[in-house]
Amino acid sequence: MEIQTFDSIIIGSGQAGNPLAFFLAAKGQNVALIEKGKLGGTCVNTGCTPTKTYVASARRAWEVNQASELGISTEKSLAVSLKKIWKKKEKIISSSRNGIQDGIESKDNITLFKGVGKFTGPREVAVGNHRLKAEKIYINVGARPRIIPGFEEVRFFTNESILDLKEVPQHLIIIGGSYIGLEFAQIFRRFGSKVTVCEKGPRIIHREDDDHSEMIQQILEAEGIQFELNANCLSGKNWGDSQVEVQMDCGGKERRIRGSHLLLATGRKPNTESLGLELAGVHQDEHGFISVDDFLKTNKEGIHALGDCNGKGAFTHTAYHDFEIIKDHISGNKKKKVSDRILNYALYVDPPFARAGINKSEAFRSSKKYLHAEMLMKDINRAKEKGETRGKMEVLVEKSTGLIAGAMVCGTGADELIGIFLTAMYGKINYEILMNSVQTHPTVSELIPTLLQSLQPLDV
Ligand SMILES: Cc1cc2nc3c(=O)[nH]c(=O)nc-3n(C[C@H](O)[C@H](O)[C@H](O)COP(=O)(O)OP(=O)(O)OC[C@H]3O[C@@H](n4cnc5c(N)ncnc54)[C@H](O)[C@@H]3O)c2cc1C
Ligand SMILES: NC(=O)c1ccc[n+]([C@@H]2O[C@H](COP(=O)([O-])OP(=O)(O)OC[C@H]3O[C@@H](n4cnc5c(N)ncnc54)[C@H](O)[C@@H]3O)[C@@H](O)[C@H]2O)c1
Repeated sequence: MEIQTFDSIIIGSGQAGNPLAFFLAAKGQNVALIEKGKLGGTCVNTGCTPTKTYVASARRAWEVNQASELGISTEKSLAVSLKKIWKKKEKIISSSRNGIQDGIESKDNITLFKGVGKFTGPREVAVGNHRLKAEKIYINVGARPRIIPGFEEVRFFTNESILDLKEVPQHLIIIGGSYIGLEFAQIFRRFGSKVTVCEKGPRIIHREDDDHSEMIQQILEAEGIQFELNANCLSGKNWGDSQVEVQMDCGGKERRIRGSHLLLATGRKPNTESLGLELAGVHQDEHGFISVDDFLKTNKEGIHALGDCNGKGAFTHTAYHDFEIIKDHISGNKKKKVSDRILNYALYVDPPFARAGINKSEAFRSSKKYLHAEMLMKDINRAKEKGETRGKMEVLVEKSTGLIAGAMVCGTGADELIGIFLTAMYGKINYEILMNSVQTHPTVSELIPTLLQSLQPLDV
């Protein structure tokens, strides 16, 4: 088999791989892009875009249900067509995929190989019958759902397959009370399903502060979502043609619940086992994440790993930033690095929960001293006017420097509002600058200065 030589090989058309392919091609490189599934990876096909499209439909259903609170009544009862929602989602994601496909086709110097890429040596990758060689190889293989043992024989869905349902489940059982589980829980509850979330830990979203776990659980319970906590799900079995049963260990007591559909939202695994990394001599950690330095270099010269598969981030914005780091390096600036990133993300339940930097638990564990302030959404006029008074806004300031160390916002517009704190954090500005700013009325953000005026030492 003849070896085809490229300047660069990219394995995986994800959130880092695609922009990198276009950047390298624009620099005049001859690029091989390998993709085993759909162009665009998780975010476009089975992650952010489709879920947030569903979140929007679920929100509209909720608004219709709540309309009377704002003095609006509707004659007809609510009808949800998952078929139509699915079609809308397909339209949006296929347009993104087509954009990538068109971009690739318009470049003579990007060759797309459809299939599974596998290293055959430090500079060589096989895909189907092709053997490719390059001095630079970029791995952007992402992650996939982690399937817990005991569920091999039962009909289950993952974040990928559940997005193909055309009928709303009658009773959806979700294993995993974290980001994926909770977003789907609210989506399907608002579409009309009965929803039970089973979480083996004592609280949901265990990476967040206790009070945030509790607050979001209460918000979701108020919409009718049921929670089974301390529920270690051990196995599942099919119950006839239309039911599934989950067996749980709840603090030593066995419990079984039955539903019509089962979603496993039990974490993600990097797609690294079948990459042949051992043939390239590339090191991984004990969880299968590819080990990289601050500039995304693996232990092998010329091989970099970007996105979810390097374990340095698990978000689209972190994968894209990985691309920015490589771009910065190739362009000769060599300034951008992973450790410059400030942790930030949003959990897209409604109201959303967004976070930047450290939370209270981390502040307590730190040797530094922090100031803290919080304000409830029910005390903010704009939230009252909107009829969306659930949630709160919190901020942490490092006492010795006056720099904002963290912010957590749960409430209307939190996913956008967090950007104000994040910008102040990246700008390393003293909190007083933000405290003395005049924000637009009437907004939730206009209360950020007032929030900062109420800073107090964080009590242990
Ligand atoms: C349900 C869900 C919702 C999410 N929501 C959000 C959100 O709201 N905001 C956010 O920031 N993040 C969200 N994420 C996370 C986000 O989707 C990922 O962090 C992001 O897609 C990671 O991008 P990536 O480039 O690392 O990999 P991916 O986008 O996963 O792309 C990797 C690509 O590599 C391909 N591949 C794998 N192995 C091989 C191989 N051997 N050969 C060839 N190709 C291969 C895969 O098929 C895939 O196309 C969500 C994830 C899920 C599952
Ligand atoms: N809005 C966003 O940015 C967003 C949304 C969804 C997903 N994501 C990404 O996807 C990643 C994965 O999310 P996730 O929610 O699947 O994983 P996760 O690792 O955050 O949570 C998995 C949950 O499943 C529970 N669990 C595991 N085994 C169990 C068992 N046997 N019985 C009961 N519970 C069990 C765990 O205790 C944990 O709470 C996130 O880290 C995030 O990066 C991001």
